[in-house]
Amino acid sequence: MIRTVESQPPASAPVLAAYSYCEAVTGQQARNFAYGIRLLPTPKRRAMSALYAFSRRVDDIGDGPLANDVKVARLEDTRALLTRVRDGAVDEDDTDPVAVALAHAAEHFPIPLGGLDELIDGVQMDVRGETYETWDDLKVYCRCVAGAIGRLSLGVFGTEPGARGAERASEYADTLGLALQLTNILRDVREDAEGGRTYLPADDLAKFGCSAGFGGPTPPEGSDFAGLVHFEVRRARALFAEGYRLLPLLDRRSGACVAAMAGIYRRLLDRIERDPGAVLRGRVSLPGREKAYVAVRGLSGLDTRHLTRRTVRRRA
Ligand SMILES: CC(C)=CCC/C(C)=C/CC/C(C)=C/COP(=O)(O)OP(=O)(O)O
Repeated sequence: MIRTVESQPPASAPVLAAYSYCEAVTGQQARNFAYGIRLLPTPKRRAMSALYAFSRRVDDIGDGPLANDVKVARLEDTRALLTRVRDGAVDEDDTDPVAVALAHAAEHFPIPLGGLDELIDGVQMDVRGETYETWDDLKVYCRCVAGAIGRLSLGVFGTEPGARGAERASEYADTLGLALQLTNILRDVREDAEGGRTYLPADDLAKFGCSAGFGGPTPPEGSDFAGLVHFEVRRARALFAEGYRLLPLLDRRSGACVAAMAGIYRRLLDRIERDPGAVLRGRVSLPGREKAYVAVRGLSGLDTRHLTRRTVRRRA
C-alpha cells in the first residue's frame, strides 16, 4: 500500500542515516537541482535525494575514467541493485545507504522504478559512444537520461487524481526533462567534445557547418556556430513551454521545486542565447544568489504564474 506523506510513520535511525547520506550527496553535487529539491516537504525532499544519489552514481560511472568493459559491469551492478530494491530485498541494515534510502522511498511513494532502468540504458548508450543523426534519434537518449527522471520525480510529487491527469502529467514531465537535457547538452558542448562525445544531431551540425566538432575555444572555421546554438535554443524553449504545462497539475511545493529546477536552466539558456560563444570558452553557470532568487520566485509562483494562467485558459 502506498501511504500518503501525512500518514507515513517516522523512519528508523538507519533509514534516516541513509537519507542524510543522500541529502549530503545532493547538496554537494546537484549544483542546480538542489535549489528546487530543498523547497519540498521533508519526506518528498528525502525521496528526491535518494533518486538523485542513485542517478548520480549511474551518471558518474558513465562519465568516470574506468575502461568501458568495467563501466558496463558497474552499470549492471546498479541494475542488479535496482532489482533488489524492486523485489523488496533491501533491508535497513544494508551497507549501501543509497539502496536503503531508495528502498524506503519506493515503499512510500509510487515511484515508477523502471525509469531508473531507462537511465542505465541511456548511460550505456554513452559508454557505447553512440552519436545521433537527427533530433528524433537524440530524443530517444534524452528520454532515457532526463525524461525518465521527470517521470520518476512525478511519483514523489503526486498529481491530481484521475488517469487522464496522470497520463498528461507524465508526458509534460518527460518533455520538461528533454528541455533540461537539451540545455545541458548546449552548455556542455565543449566539455563533451573534449571527452570525445557529440550529442547534437549530426544533421543540425552539418546544416550550420559545424560537423568538424568543438575541440577548442573558437567555433570551427567558416561555421555558423551562433546559428546552430540559436536553432537549438528555440527547440529547447518550445520544450520548456510544453513541459511547463505540468505545473498546474502539481501541489504548490512540488510546483515550486519544478519551477526552480526549470527556471535555473531557462536562465542558463538565456545566457547561452545572448552569447553562444561562451559555451566554447568555459562552463556557463549562474551565481548562487541568482539560483536562490529563482528558487524563491518559484515558491511564490512568480516565474510561472503567467504560464499557468495561459495553460488554464487553454484548458477551459
Ligand atoms: C518534472 C521534472 C522534475 C523534470 C526534470 C527532470 C530532471 C531533473 C532531469 C535532469 C536532466 C539533467 C539535465 C541532468 C543533469 O544533471 P547534472 O547533475 O549533471 O546537472 P548540472 O551539471 O547542471 O549540475
